[in-house]
Amino acid sequence: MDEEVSPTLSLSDNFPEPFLAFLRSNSLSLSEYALTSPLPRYIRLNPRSTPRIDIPTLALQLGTPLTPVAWLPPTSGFYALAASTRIATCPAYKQRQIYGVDVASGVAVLALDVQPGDHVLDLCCAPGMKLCHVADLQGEEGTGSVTGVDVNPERIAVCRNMLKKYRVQRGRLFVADGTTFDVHAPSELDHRMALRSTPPTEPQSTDPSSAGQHPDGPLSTITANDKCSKPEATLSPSTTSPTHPSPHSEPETTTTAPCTIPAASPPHPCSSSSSSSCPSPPRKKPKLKPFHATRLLRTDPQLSHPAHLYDKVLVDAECTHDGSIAHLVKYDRAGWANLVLPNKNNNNNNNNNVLSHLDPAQLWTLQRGLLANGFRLLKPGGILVYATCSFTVRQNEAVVADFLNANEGNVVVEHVPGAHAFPLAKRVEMYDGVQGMQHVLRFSPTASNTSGLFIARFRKTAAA
Ligand SMILES: C[S@@+](CC[C@H](N)C(=O)[O-])C[C@H]1O[C@@H](n2cnc3c(N)ncnc32)[C@H](O)[C@@H]1O
Repeated sequence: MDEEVSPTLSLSDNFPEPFLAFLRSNSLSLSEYALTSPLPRYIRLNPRSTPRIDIPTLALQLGTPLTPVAWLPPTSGFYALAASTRIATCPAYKQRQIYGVDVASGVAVLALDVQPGDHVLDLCCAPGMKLCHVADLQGEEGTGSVTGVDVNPERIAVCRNMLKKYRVQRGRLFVADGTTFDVHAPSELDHRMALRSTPPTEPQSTDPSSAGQHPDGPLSTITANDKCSKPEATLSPSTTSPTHPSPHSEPETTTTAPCTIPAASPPHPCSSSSSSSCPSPPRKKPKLKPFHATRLLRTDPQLSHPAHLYDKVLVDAECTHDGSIAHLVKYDRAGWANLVLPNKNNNNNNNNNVLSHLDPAQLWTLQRGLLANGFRLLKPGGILVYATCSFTVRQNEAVVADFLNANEGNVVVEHVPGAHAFPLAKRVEMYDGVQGMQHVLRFSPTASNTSGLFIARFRKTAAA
């Protein structure tokens, strides 16, 4: 059975006391959740699917009229559906002609202004809805790439299936900590070479007995926080199911197939010319085995070359998910027993709760770390988008203010094109010493008829 959610009007009636206390302590009002009509569901058409489905046929399949999202360009492919629509059982969904995804999530990707040749990094990528959107914007013919990073191997396995389902070709996935991830974009040189080369011929095994194995060896994670250690830990999730949905995305339901495709094994970090403090280990040829990548991404010799930074970076940060209606509805349905409050003593890293498993200070450090590292890996002139599905100022404007302060002179917050037409929530003027800021976007159920999402778009103005 699929796990689709349709928001109800009485959602906030059932909030348990710990969640209410969380809202109070962040000066968040219950009125944020006071819907006067059920939130619509949203789909996005897959522009890379062949054949493309026409709207009347899709409406028939879904059993509901499709309303284009009027405040986005028609080319965005977003449509609103009745709240009760079931998407995952629709043939067009099964045949990858559509995605089920909240439209506010789409805005976070559109804010990156992805071009066909861009190399795009997504530092918190799982389950991969936004990665797919980036790939769709790059198109089939582009020379760009998508690189996805997530610390959670189970969620990366879900992401893998998502990329596989939607046939994202120029993509890499890494199980790594986004705060220290250090693999650069693929090089232009290899792109030119790859355009002349034949497609990879190695078979992708479907034999469950080889699950988790790659023809070149076992799957590996990156030990990004120890620059001098070798890649460690074998990752071989042979069967995975999502522990919870992306707060911004349609829950993925087709993830129980054996996982036979490798995650990435990075080059040894010490092989990078920038790593002068490491003792010299035997020099090894960098070996990268990303999932679902063409040869150019597997064999690129310049993975850590300082010149190969990313054109665009998305930091869709881990957060308390308090603005994610999909999360809240799920907990409302399944019971709130698993809600875990931010708590210093709770080291639960299964990312399986509404509020974060991290205490607020850890979360603050994580979000700032992700933003700082994303910015480090961004080209001068490039765009970075920071997003959370929290309503709290602490995880949004405060993180942004701290980041701007630390990078003064090297970064500006930019207007998101088209934002004047967006149905946004009111800007925060001042909270707990943090001043509201221009250009950042706050989507909320009551103002936008979407799930809650904070979005800030930055441009790197100098080589920071
Ligand atoms: C909001 S979700 C990302 C949703 C995703 N961008 C999408 O659109 O499908 C946040 C993700 O951050 C991941 N995460 C948490 N801590 C991280 C870290 N230190 N480095 C990388 N990813 C992390 C979580 O596992 C989770 O999958």
